[in-house]
Formats: sequence, structure tokens, C-alpha cells
Amino acid sequence: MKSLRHLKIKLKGGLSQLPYLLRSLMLVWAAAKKWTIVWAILLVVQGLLPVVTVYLTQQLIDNLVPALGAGANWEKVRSSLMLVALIGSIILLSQILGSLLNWVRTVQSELVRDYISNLIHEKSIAIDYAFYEIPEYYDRLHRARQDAYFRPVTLLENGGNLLQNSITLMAMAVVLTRFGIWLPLALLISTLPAFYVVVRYSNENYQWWLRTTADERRSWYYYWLLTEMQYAAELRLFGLGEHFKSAYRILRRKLRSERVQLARNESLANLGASAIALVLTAVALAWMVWQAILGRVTLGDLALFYQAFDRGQNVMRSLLGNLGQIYSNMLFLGNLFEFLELPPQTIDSPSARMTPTSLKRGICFDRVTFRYPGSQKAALQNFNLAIPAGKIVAIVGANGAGKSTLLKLLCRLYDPQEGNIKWDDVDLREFPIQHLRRLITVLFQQPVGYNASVAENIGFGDVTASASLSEIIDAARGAGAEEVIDRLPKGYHTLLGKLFESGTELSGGEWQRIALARAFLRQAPLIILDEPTSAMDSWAEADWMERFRQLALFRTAIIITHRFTIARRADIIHVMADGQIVESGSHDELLVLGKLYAQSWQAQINVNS
Ligand SMILES: Nc1ncnc2c1ncn2[C@@H]1O[C@H](COP(=O)(O)OP(=O)(O)OP(=O)(O)O)[C@@H](O)[C@H]1O
Repeated sequence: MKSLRHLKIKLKGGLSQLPYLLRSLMLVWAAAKKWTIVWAILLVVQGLLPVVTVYLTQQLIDNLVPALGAGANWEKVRSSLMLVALIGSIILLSQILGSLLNWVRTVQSELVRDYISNLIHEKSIAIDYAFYEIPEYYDRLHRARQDAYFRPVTLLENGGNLLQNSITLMAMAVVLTRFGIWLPLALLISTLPAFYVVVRYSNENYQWWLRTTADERRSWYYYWLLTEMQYAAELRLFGLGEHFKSAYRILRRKLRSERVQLARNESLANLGASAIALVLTAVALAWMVWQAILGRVTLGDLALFYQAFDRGQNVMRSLLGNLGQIYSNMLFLGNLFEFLELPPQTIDSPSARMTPTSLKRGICFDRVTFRYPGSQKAALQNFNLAIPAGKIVAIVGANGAGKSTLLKLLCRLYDPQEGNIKWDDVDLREFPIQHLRRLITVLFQQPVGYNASVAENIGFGDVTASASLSEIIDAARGAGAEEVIDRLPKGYHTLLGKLFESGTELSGGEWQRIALARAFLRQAPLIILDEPTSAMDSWAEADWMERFRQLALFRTAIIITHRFTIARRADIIHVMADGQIVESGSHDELLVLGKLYAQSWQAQINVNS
């Protein structure tokens, strides 16, 4: 009773996933139309072939028995040979179609795989930056990409096999009904336990998969730590290899033992279901033999019955297996569709208008309060700041003061919970996000080094403009990267990074200059640089600001920095502490004020001297 209730609940849960079935099939259709048509035709033909074989076998036996019994009769032998040839051709045809189907399936699954990758990539580009801060998002992404590539095709295959098996089964049932109406029924009943096992274990496997996603991801994380270059040096130096290796092993052992136990239970349940089926087959066969002894059926009939019942049972079992797999694939695919449906939060407002191409008056943070997702503490609280157009503004302050947060809000990676940020007196949310971002160029605190050529690394600053080499050279010169590039074996065509063959690795400071050149390439009215010189030596830093002044001429620049030697050359300096601006003015004004800035300046001077 309890098991039946279980089954009912599970089936109900499965039915709620039914819309995903249609969506998955549409997905396959969208990805590979022609191939899906060919596949369907092949499938129907293949579904009919076993029935034809069974029928021809009966004909052959019924032909052979009198031919052998009553001496050689050329007519009978000839027609028997014809039947043998026909059966042989059909077996051959079935093989050919099988190979053809395999090939079609491979093409289909490759197409679907790429199609789904594209959907996942589109989503991960469009999704809010904030999602990258939520472990739940990674769980979903992990689940979506782990299995999604092959499941729609498997689902379609399951559907196809279901169709093919149903055709075969119906034909077999018709054949069996000739010997007794109860035979197809016995066939059906003999496979019901197998059906129960399929539904139950599809669900248990799925629930287990959901439960263990976080552990799976953690094991992947250890795997990366052990195999990726960026961790390799520390791993060796601190002797962390064994530590992570054993953490990985422990986690994998736990996952493996749970998985093995599930598989063992499933196998045992399957064994029980097969035993029941076997008993029923034996009963049916005994009954048919009895009929043959009584002379009610011929030997050909007996052979036909055995083939039909045995095959029917196999077909029925795989049909139920198909149903179970469809059900299980639908459960899994639910994750992909849930991921694809994640709603973005930072979106264009309906009243978003065209963006101006320049910054005329300036930017203003007006009573802005912002908390990171899931964080209680405000990174910026009732924050006010004015950045006049055409000036170089430096933001300084202790670690965690909220400087980088300010940058992220300006680029609309997040939106503030209270207050607003204005670009020439217009709320940023009034602009289409993509237009706004085109007006800003940024160097992040930890810039990305792409495993691509130097020219590409810089050109990525504005892919829409497809910059010429001379523009790339200008940007490199502005960033002080020219000397670094001249030393490289193929200059601007040198492949950077060690991920691909013949790549050249750069130092931290050299990578930073390349990233700076990328930021400079984009001709945006607002330049934001987060710690642009943190990895530069002091000689390079000294003339950097002067060159930057030239570059930023007629543009507005915000430089977030811990280096007071950089900040002092800015037009205005804002000092941040605990999510607030606490001092503002020029270098000299702040020294006269004698507060936080003056003390920090003194401290840095003392250290340097
Ligand atoms: N993604 C995040 N999720 C939650 N809290 C964050 C996140 N990023 C930063 N914070 C918190 O917000 C506050 C401001 O961080 P922010 O990165 O803006 O500081 P910062 O002034 O740029 O620091 P630094 O000089 O070290 O770069 C800090 O208390 C920090 O812990």
C-alpha cells in the first residue's frame, strides 16, 4: 500500500514536469529539424521490421515441416529458400538502418549540444552580476550544464524507442491474441513490477542528484585546485597538494558509496521484477506446449508464440524502461529550463531612453544606500558624492571602505536599494544598460588576462569598433605598455598566457599595463580605474599620471587608489571611510585640514623615506 502511495506521489510529481517534455522536444526540433525527420522515418521502419521477421519465421516453419516430412518437394523447398532469403534481407536491412540511425543520432546530438550551449551562454551573459555571488546560482548552473547537453537528445531517443517499441508490441499483441485473449494481458502483467522499479529508482536517483549538487561542485573545486595553473605555485609552496587530494578523495568516496548503494538496491529490485516475469513466461509457455500436445496448434504456431511472447516481453520491458527514462530525463531537464528562466533583476526600465554620447555636467550619488545580496551590513550608507565632468577625481580610503562598490554601482552591475545615481541629472536607470556601459571604460582591481594575442587583449576594449593596429598602439603607449610589447617575440601578435601552445606569460605588472591599454582603447567619456598602478614599480608610476592626464584630456576620470603619489596629482580627492565620504579637496587643502588624509600621507611618506 505504502509503495503504491509512493508511486502515485512520484507519478504526480512527474506529470508536473510534462510541459518540459514538449519544450525539450521543441528544443531538439529547433536545433536539428531535417535530422529529426530522417530519424523519425528510420524509427518507424525499424519498429515494423521485427514483426515482419516473426511472421516470416512462422511461414518458413510451416512450409518446412510438410516439405521435410513428405519427401523433397521442389516447390516447397523453393518457397522456403525464398523465405530464408527474405528473412536474411530483412535482418541485413535492419542492420543497415541501425547503423544509419546511429549516425543520424550522433549528428542530432552534436547539433543539440551546441544549441543548448548557446542558450546557456546567452543566459550566463545576460544574468545579473549579483547571481555570481549566490551559491544557489552555481548549483543551478552546475546542474544545468552537467547533464543538459545530452538529455534532450536522450529524451527524444526515449520517445523514439517508445514509439518503435509500441509499434512492435501492438503487432506482437495481435499475433498473441490468436492463441488466447489472456496472453497479451499476461504479457502486460508480467512487466508491471519492472515499471514500478523504473519509476521508483528514477526518482530516487534524481533526488540524490539534487541533494548532492553542492558536494559535487565542491569535489570539482578541489579538482580544479589540483589541476589548474593559477593554483599550482601555492599548492607546491605550501604543500597543499596532499591536503586537497585527500579532501577530494573523502568527498568522492562519500558520493560514490551513496551512488553504489542506490545502484545495488535498483539491481536487486530489477532482479525481483525479472523473476516475476520469468514465472509468468514459464506458465504461458507450458500452456502453449500443452495446446501443441493436444494438437490444437502447429509447431510453427508454437515457434511463433514463443518468439512473440519472449520478444513481446523484452519489448514491453524496454518500453517501460523508455517511459522511466523519459520521466527521469524530464526531471533532470527541469533544471535546465529553470536555469534558463532565471529572471534578471538589473534590467532596462520601460522608460529607458537613448543615452547621451558625452558627460557634460557630471555624476552625482544622491543618498545612495547599498547592501550586497545576502549581506546585512550596508557597503554604502546614505552616500553622497559629486564628480564634476572633465576632472580627474581620486578616491582613497582604507580596505573595505566601499570604493570598488561605488564603481560597480556606476556600471550598473548592481542597483542601489535607496537613493539614486545621476548622469547629467538623469537617473542611471533611465538609460538602457548597454548604452550606459558603452559610455564607461573600466580597469578592474583584478583585471582579466585573456589567453589571446596582445592586439586582441587590447582590442577587446572595444570589439564593436574593431580598432586598427595604430589605435591599439596608441592605447598601449598611453598605458605605458609599449616597452613590454616591444620585448615580446612577435610584438602585438604574441600570444599571451600559457594555456595554448607558444603562449608567453607576463608578470603581474605587465598584465596590468595590457589591461590598462584595453581600458584606454575605448573612447568613453568616463574612465574608471581601480588601483591602476598597484602592480607597477615606483619608477613607472612616477610618469604614469602625467601621461594619463594627457590621455584623459576633456574626459572625466575616477581613480581608486591606495597610492597617495597618484592621488595627489588628481584635481579632487575624496577620502572614504565606512561607506561615507569623510573628506574632500585638493592634496594641499587636505593636508591643511590635517585629518585622515594628512595622517595617511604622512605615514606613506615616512614609509617611503
Ligand atoms: N560581493 C560582496 N558581497 C558581500 N559583501 C561585499 C562584497 N564585496 C564587497 N563586500 C563588502 O563591502 C564592503 C566594501 O567593499 P569594497 O570592495 O567596496 O571595498 P574597497 O574600499 O574597494 O576595498 P579595497 O581597498 O580592499 O579594495 C566591504 O565591507 C566588503 O566586505
